[in-house]
Amino acid sequence: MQILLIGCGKMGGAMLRRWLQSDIARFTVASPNGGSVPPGVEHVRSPAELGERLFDMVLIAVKPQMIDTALPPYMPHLAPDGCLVSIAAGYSSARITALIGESPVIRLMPNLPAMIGQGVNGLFANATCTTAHREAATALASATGSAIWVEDEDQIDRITAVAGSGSGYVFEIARSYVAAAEALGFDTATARTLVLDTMAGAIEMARQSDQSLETLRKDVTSKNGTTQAGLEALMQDGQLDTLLENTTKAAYARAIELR
Ligand SMILES: NC(=O)C1=CN([C@@H]2O[C@H](COP(=O)(O)OP(=O)(O)OC[C@H]3O[C@@H](n4cnc5c(N)ncnc54)[C@H](OP(=O)(O)O)[C@@H]3O)[C@@H](O)[C@H]2O)C=CC1
Ligand SMILES: O=C(O)[C@@H]1CCC=N1
Repeated sequence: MQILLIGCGKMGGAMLRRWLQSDIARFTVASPNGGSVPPGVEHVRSPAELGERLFDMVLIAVKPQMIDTALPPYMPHLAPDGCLVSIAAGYSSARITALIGESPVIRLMPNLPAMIGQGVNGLFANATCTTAHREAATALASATGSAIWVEDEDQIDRITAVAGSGSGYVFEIARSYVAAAEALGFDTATARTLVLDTMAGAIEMARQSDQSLETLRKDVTSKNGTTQAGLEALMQDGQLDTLLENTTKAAYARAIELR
């Protein structure tokens, strides 16, 4: 399979690096500067450099605000039986077909841990997509992590709010937690190790467990012990629940604005 990747920044580049570890497809990157195109990958700066070449898939990985200008010039290079895949937040499949004409469109919402094969991918295909298009997209997504197909496109914007943006929330929560460890007197490197190893261990334990998260939390919490004291501060007045609910709702609202 030949794939034209338009845009190779933080997200497109992370996925490409993962894909290059297998023989999943051959890639050509199209972008104006090409600063982060991995060595050995063909790079073009304009459609003219592609001549008459056709690709089985065109994968658009630019900011949603750039799609209107970046995508149409490359569409003549999509093979007649190929499909367009977009990883952009919000920008709907209907808006894409309004821009490029009726064609098979898949929205794939990844997240940054795709870089290490631990991404989460939401997938939606419009009615024009074939089984072969869906299978190709599943293979690409699965090479970077998990793949969850949805039949209602709105679910992609909800997945964006939870998982697509979610690694950003996790990094910020970890940053704040590290700062709290530093405030208890640890140097930055030790605080980072303590926090990230604690988070990774707890999350991996939860993944391997069939217990509820609440049960696991209770397993750590001795009556009148240290965890209870800490959790009373963390959970006071339901502020943590409110904060995280507001966080995901704000991201979902922004995805709707970007449709
Ligand atoms: N970052 C993330 O965690 C996630 C991002 N996404 C989505 O991925 C998309 C890309 O985001 P991200 O990687 O963070 O953004 P970046 O800014 O890191 O990358 C954008 C890329 O677009 C390229 N580009 C800009 N203009 C054009 C153009 N006219 N033609 C071709 N390429 C162009 C840039 O090329 P050059 O480098 O040559 O200037 C760059 O490679 C967005 O739509 C976002 O919603 C989805 C999930 C997670
Ligand atoms: O912040 C954004 O809009 C993109 C989409 C999900 C993660 N980054």
